[in-house]
Amino acid sequence: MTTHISPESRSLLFCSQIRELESFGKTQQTEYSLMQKAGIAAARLAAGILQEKHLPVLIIAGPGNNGGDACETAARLAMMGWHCTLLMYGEPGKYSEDTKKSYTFASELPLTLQGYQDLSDILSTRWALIIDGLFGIGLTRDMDEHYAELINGINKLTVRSDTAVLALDLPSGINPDTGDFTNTQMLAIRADYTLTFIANKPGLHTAYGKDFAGKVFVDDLGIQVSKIPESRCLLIEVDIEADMLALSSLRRLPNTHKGHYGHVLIIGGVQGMSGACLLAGRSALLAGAGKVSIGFLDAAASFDALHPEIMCKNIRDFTVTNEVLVAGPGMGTSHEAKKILQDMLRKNTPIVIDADALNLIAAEPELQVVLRQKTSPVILTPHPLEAARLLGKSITQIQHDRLSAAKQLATTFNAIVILKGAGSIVSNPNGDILINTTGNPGLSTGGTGDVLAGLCGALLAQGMPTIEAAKFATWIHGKAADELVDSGIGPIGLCAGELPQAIRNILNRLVRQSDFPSQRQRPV
Ligand SMILES: NC(=O)C1=CN([C@@H]2O[C@H](COP(=O)(O)OP(=O)(O)OC[C@H]3O[C@@H](n4cnc5c(N)ncnc54)[C@H](OP(=O)(O)O)[C@@H]3O)[C@@H](O)[C@H]2O)[C@@H](O)CC1
Ligand SMILES: Nc1ncnc2c1ncn2[C@@H]1O[C@H](COP(=O)(O)OP(=O)(O)O)[C@@H](O)[C@H]1O
Ligand SMILES: [K+]
Repeated sequence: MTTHISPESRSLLFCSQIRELESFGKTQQTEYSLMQKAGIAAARLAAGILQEKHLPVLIIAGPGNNGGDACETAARLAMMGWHCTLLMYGEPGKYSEDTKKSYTFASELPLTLQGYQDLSDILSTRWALIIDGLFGIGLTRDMDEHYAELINGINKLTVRSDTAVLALDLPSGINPDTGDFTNTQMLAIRADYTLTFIANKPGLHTAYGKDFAGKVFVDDLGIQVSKIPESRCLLIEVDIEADMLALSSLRRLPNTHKGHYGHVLIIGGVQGMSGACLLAGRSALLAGAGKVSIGFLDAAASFDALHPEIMCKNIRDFTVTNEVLVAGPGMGTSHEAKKILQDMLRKNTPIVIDADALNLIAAEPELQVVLRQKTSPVILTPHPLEAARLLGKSITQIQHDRLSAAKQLATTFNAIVILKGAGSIVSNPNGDILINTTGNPGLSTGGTGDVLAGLCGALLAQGMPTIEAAKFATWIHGKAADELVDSGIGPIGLCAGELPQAIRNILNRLVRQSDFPSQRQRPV
């Protein structure tokens, strides 16, 4: 589901930073405690989701302060006239002071209190809304069978009914920093909405977190903005005003020619894999590159029947000068491929490295040395398996902490990295992180990565700075898939070859919307 975020909540904070803010917030004297503010905000959102009154709402309260948020939410909803059942999984005797207060407040109001012994009744009731206040950022270890039974029961109940689920702070079981499960049991409550407190969190936007959080809302609980630590982790949203400078590289002045928009050379396409190069080439062409060539490793297609504009040759017949290279689509991992890649890495031109070129680099320390020494722009576009090979890890290790993996790749290879997959991560070698907000599972089909690589090449060729090219390419690629799905093309059956036209529409719209002076001068 799409994430709805305000510009301020693009900043993503890690758990340690949230804890600092929480401690600071507690020292601020305000009419309401943080927990009360969380409960008020959650009750308002719940009422907005439900709209009709008098529907049964289940609120689950866990043993910690997330449970306190739940008690406070239940109390506020009960005061507003909702039929609330508060399912208690914590022991009030062990509660924090704030949670005790919220629990006492709730227990004095007309709502039904139940415990884990009532689970079978709970699971046979039809709820309009379930509010998950089981665990928040304090869950760090595996759960015992009571919790497992509850989470599995709730997920089974909601998957086959129209019950909505609102998670407080986090879907219980999801790691706020990484988006992986907090537990080896892979247990988490699947939510349709998450109201997260104090600040937005990376784990809600990538990996399993993206599946389990649903639509994300952020409430800062009124903690003074000046105290919010500067975040080195942001969500990618394209904002015409803020991105004006980067988008200005796409501007087309009247007195220009194709040479101003760069030449992209795609390198790959061994026998049986030439489609990958065609997809990358078509993507580069429709994304605005002045010229596009494909250098095939095996016998070259004489031309691309769909886009005869693309020049097709054998790679050995090319003299590379100042082209932007996109190496890897359908390249294979032969000795010949390695030699060509080594040659290309030595050129002082920008390069996008994808697919088999990444696999070759993973397998050949010599290529790694050449890559690290490059001074011209480099974008690496690994999917999790390619990232795993590059770092000598397993896919599970990569997906366990996608942000750290992207950062490690960027520092190790001194390159901009796009770690692909749901919630793609873009990192630079300084460890700054961007998480993409666009894209959908319609992209889980062969060839979409080739289209991304071609798009990166085209943006570099048009003069966009490397990090901006990686950011815009990732966002636009996902946005193109989202727009295709909105128009009924996908998610089922969306084809990689359909993306370039949607990408072209978006690029032209962005350029129009940013209303550059050169365009204002033109007669309409
Ligand atoms: N403080 C405030 O003012 C504010 C706090 N806020 C809210 O508080 C949340 C953080 O609260 P939290 O630190 O209490 O953590 P939480 O996620 O509720 O869980 C920890 C509890 O679970 C227990 N536990 C852990 N693992 C377990 C397991 N496997 N199986 C069983 N038990 C397990 C653990 O027990 P222990 O490890 O101590 O034995 C502890 O009791 C945060 O996400 C936000 O929602 C906001 O309202 C802002 C204001
Ligand atoms: N479930 C998903 N949600 C969002 N994006 C996805 C999803 N599945 C795949 N993608 C995107 O699709 C592209 C797939 O690239 P890749 O795995 O290299 O495919 P191929 O090698 O077939 O071209 C990446 O940009 C990735 O981020
Ligand atoms: K929760």
